[in-house]
Amino acid sequence: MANVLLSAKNIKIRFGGVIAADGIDLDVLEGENLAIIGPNGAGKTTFLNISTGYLRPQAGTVTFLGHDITAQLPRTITRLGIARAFQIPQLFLDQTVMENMLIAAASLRGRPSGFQALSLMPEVPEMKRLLDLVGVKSYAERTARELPEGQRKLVDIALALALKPKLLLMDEPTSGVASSEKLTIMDILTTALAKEKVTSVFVEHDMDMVERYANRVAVWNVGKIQMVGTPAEVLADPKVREQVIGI
Ligand SMILES: Nc1ncnc2c1ncn2[C@@H]1O[C@H](COP(=O)(O)OP(=O)(O)OP(=O)(O)O)[C@@H](O)[C@H]1O
Repeated sequence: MANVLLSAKNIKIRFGGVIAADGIDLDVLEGENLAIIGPNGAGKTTFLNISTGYLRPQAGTVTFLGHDITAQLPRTITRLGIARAFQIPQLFLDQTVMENMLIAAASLRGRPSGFQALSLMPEVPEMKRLLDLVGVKSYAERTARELPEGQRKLVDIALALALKPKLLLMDEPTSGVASSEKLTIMDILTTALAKEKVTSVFVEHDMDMVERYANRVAVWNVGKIQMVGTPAEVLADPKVREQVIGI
């Protein structure tokens, strides 16, 4: 059986009258691509925020490789091996793609050891390798602002990989990308994750993406997990079809 990488137990959080997590229990298994689906406001992003230390739950615990990360700072959690990619890529738009990568690599080292030109950092070859892995090496010396949307998403993934994660959490990895490009981006992304041995959890509204790229699916509904199963099991479930997918 696969190892449990991240384990959430009885997570609860409410914002005023809104219950965003109401006893969430979920294990993320090493090597899987787990999709999180559910209606707007169900609490999907809240779960990612709690798992990365951006929100502290009012009850429950999250453990990652045996460490209790419930009350840890985001940067501590990143160093333990959880990275995050966002719906809107978090890039320094006026820096080049390579500079963005090197800034991410420098953040992993902790305290900077005095001034050092980014271009002289020992991580340059590794950052080139990661840009090549996601097919954007030719953009290395262009500013992030110049990148088309799809390439920005890929650079955001390379940035997350620069943090050497064991687990990557993603909020709608292909949102805002033309539908003709979605499959290409997801193919590149899942191939890169498999090659780097990175487990992933991704929030997704597009059921085609879920069917193609998830090994397992967790269905969120009003702060609770309604069902966990394979894409085929989940997408065939009448309640899920009616309440989540809307058919
Ligand atoms: N920091 C916050 N302060 C107040 N309310 C919040 C906060 N974060 C989330 N909420 C509320 O909690 C509920 C769950 O939000 P969340 O963003 O987790 O849902 P979601 O399932 O990711 O939705 P979507 O698919 O629309 O992104 C929503 O009603 C949201 O407005």
